Amino acid sequence: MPSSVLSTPSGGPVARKAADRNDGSPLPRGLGKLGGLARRAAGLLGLAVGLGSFSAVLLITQMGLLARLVTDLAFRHQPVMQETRLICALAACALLRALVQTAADSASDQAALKVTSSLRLELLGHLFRVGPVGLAGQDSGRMATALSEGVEALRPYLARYIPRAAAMVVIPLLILAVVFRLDWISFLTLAITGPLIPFFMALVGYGAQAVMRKKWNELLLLGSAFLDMLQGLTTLRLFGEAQEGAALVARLAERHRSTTMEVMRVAFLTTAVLEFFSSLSIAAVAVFFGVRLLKASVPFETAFFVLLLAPEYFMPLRAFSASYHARQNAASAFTPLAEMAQLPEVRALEGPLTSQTNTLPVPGLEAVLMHNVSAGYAELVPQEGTMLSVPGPDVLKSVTACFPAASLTVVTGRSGAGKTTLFRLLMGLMPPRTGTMEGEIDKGENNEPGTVALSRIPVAWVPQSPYLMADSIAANLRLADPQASLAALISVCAEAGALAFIEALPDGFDTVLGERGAPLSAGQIRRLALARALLHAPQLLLFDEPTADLDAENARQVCEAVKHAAHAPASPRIVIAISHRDDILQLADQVLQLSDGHLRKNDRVDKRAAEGGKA
Ligand SMILES: Nc1ncnc2c1ncn2[C@@H]1O[C@H](COP(=O)(O)OP(=O)(O)OP(=O)(O)O)[C@@H](O)[C@H]1O
Repeated sequence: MPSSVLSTPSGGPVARKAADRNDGSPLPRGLGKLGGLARRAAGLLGLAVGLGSFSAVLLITQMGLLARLVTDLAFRHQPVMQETRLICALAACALLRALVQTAADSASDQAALKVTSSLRLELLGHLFRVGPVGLAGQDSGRMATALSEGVEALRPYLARYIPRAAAMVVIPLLILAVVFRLDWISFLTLAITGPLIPFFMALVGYGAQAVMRKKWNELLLLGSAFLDMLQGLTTLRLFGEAQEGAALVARLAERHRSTTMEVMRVAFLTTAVLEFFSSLSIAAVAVFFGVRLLKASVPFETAFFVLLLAPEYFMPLRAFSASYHARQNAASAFTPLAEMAQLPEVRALEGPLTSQTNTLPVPGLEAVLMHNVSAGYAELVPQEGTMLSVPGPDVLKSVTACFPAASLTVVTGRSGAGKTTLFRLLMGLMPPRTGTMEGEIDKGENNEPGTVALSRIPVAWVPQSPYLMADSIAANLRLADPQASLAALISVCAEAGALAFIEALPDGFDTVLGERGAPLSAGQIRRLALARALLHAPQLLLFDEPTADLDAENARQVCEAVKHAAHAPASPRIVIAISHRDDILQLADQVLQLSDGHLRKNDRVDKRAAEGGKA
């Protein structure tokens, strides 16, 4: 069974926010196309484009005023004092344009922030609904890189590329309209050379997309290999493969570096193409004017105004080109995010899923009953070029069982028999395909026994390798109940047999643990995990191989804690443990054997346990 957190509310603040925000409503089927993201902040992006267009009008006015001022001063020999109004208008125009442009940039930045943060929350919420069962086969390193760097890569696309793509159309058209009224030769020069730039850029950009995709794939591979190496460091060291692991990460990093350089080369090439054509075009406009000015066939003010506008005509194209690689980067980063959004939710595939969020005890709970329960997993099968998710074979077949309160049930079975699947059903992490699971309650002397939904029963799980955060012992315990007092912590630790070793530590409950619970021993970690589970006040308590890998003394203490958890007079619980070890089997009130998908009473083991002197 994979290690995991308890089925108590946990995860970081962002994860919790994602879970809260997502009240079960699924993402719109997939994420759609990259361009569709802009619709999520259409208002702000529309404002940015509107302000950008207004800024273009101001720019043209500013250039017109400048041309008039220079002509007045240089050719009409007007005194500067007479030009005060023109100078003030010019300054006001420049100032207003700066303000408008800043507001446009700020609106597009906010739009990008809004889209990326909502997208990240939605994807996290979606992963919550896919759940541990659906995520079991996923590459966590790849997902972490996609969610962090991938989402971040969308920001320049939204904040810069989209407004600049709009500006690339609006500003040149406005300038062309003005130039058309002033000088048709310049109009033709600009109108012919302008479209050449996007055309050549598209040619260069076609190859760039492939390089960009390669860069992203390499980054995802690097993130995944790095996380794998960190997680498997002990194994790698034991097999003397740590150096090889480090060398692999170094090789992947080098490959990523060289592809990034390739991307840079393409970016420089794009800029060079742009600069070449825009310079050529501006030079052509200047030469045509020069010739006509010599012949005095065109007024200076007109020539100067058009010459001032010519570089501005190409400026949006330049800005667009600079942000074009942001679009390609975003397109590549978007692919793994879209794949993540397509991960099927367990609920969507298999039917309604119970949610284990209840912490209030169910009065009079007598047992948990399973009746004709079948369960299995989805399988991916190739169909028409895509992978289709279909229900796989049943892992559990018509399982009927009773798990009574104030007793310990031990489930045995060979590896792959479906023991973890049984626990996942009991924890509400996956729904049964058929059958019912419910709690049986005693309604008092005069009433018939009633039933209660399984989701109403507070449940906790102590996995084989419990997850502990790099934080204090108290903080780790309070994962199960953030409001728990110190007295409550002491009480559950005493019940779990963890109090003695915690109090022996110099900082007691404030002792800060390292990742995976260092410096505690495996037995101490398991007792701490049991204490945390007890703090959740569970009526259904699940143990996965509680004494596996423990020495005799630690195993004895854990057995004591398991026995106490089942038979504590104050709070009798339904305790179920997966185990093959004699120490736990001897404590069992009933032993169930799982084989071929069926759960049967194992009287042979029961008898042996009884002979072994069940406590
Ligand atoms: N997330 C999953 N997706 C698809 N199949 C799964 C998944 N988890 C388990 N299975 C399959 O279900 C079957 C039962 O697995 P399960 O983990 O429940 O067995 P188990 O008895 O707990 O094994 P072990 O003792 O080795 O942990 C196996 O064939 C396994 O391959």
